[in-house]
Amino acid sequence: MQSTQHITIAIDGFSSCGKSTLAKALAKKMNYTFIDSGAMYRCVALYAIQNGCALGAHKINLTCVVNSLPQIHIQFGEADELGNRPVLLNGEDVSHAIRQLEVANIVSEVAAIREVREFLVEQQQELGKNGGVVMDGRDIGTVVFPHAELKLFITAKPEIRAQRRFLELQAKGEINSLGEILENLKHRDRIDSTRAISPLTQAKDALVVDNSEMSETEQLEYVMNLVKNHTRA
Ligand SMILES: Nc1ncnc2c1ncn2[C@@H]1O[C@H](COP(=O)(O)OP(=O)(O)OP(=O)(O)O)[C@@H](O)[C@H]1O
Ligand SMILES: Nc1ccn([C@@H]2O[C@H](COP(=O)(O)O)[C@@H](O)[C@H]2O)c(=O)n1
Repeated sequence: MQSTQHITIAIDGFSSCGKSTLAKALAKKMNYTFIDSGAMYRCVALYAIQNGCALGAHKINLTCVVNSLPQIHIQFGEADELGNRPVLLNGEDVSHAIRQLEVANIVSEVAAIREVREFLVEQQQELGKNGGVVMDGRDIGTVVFPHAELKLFITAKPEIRAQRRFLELQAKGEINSLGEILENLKHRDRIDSTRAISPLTQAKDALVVDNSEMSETEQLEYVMNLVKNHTRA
């Protein structure tokens, strides 16, 4: 059996389909490092909002965002017992702030900017250079780690994804309508899949997992079996 100690696991897929939940649980189980690349794009989007580069839902001042990049410093803190890693933007914990719908409403526009992608992809490659990492996002198996030993492409029905996100935000006391959330998911999927640079696509060698009918525990079990089969010599 090939050692699973230092492989790279790339998880890509649509918005809110459970990529981070899976990546976090997998990393915890395998004692790997979990990196949520989407959180990094969300940090740039949050910084853009805080510094006047956002012009309303789905609208940004591109030059303003690009000029901000040298001022943006993103770090991940140590994982807690659940595997959650605090996200630090210029030293401040923004783990909660980056999940707000206001950020989600411009993040795909921010992520479509070439300079933003170059800025973050370089950092993601550095963070994962030693392997033993589970990174989730949109271009991990295609661009960030095209040689990852295991690539997963996660999907679930849009209505199910929206409902899950709705419940998550509701539990945090954030009141958004289900329709608004569904619209945001569809919008992000469309922008992410059609942008010119590094669009969301399934890597040729990715294994597809539709978790519409799976619980979080079931999806982890299912993927752990894939990991075992995949790494068996
Ligand atoms: N298999 C599942 N069954 C039920 N709920 C799930 C499942 N997987 C994830 N969830 C829940 O769905 C929500 C979205 O999951 P998560 O944040 O992991 O998705 P994501 O793909 O990383 O999202 P995004 O791309 O928007 O960051 C969370 O509330 C999570 O707890
Ligand atoms: N590798 C990635 C990761 C994310 N994005 C963009 O960021 C948005 C937010 O990501 P979440 O995973 O937190 O939902 C996402 O909609 C993409 O626009 C990306 O481009 N590449």
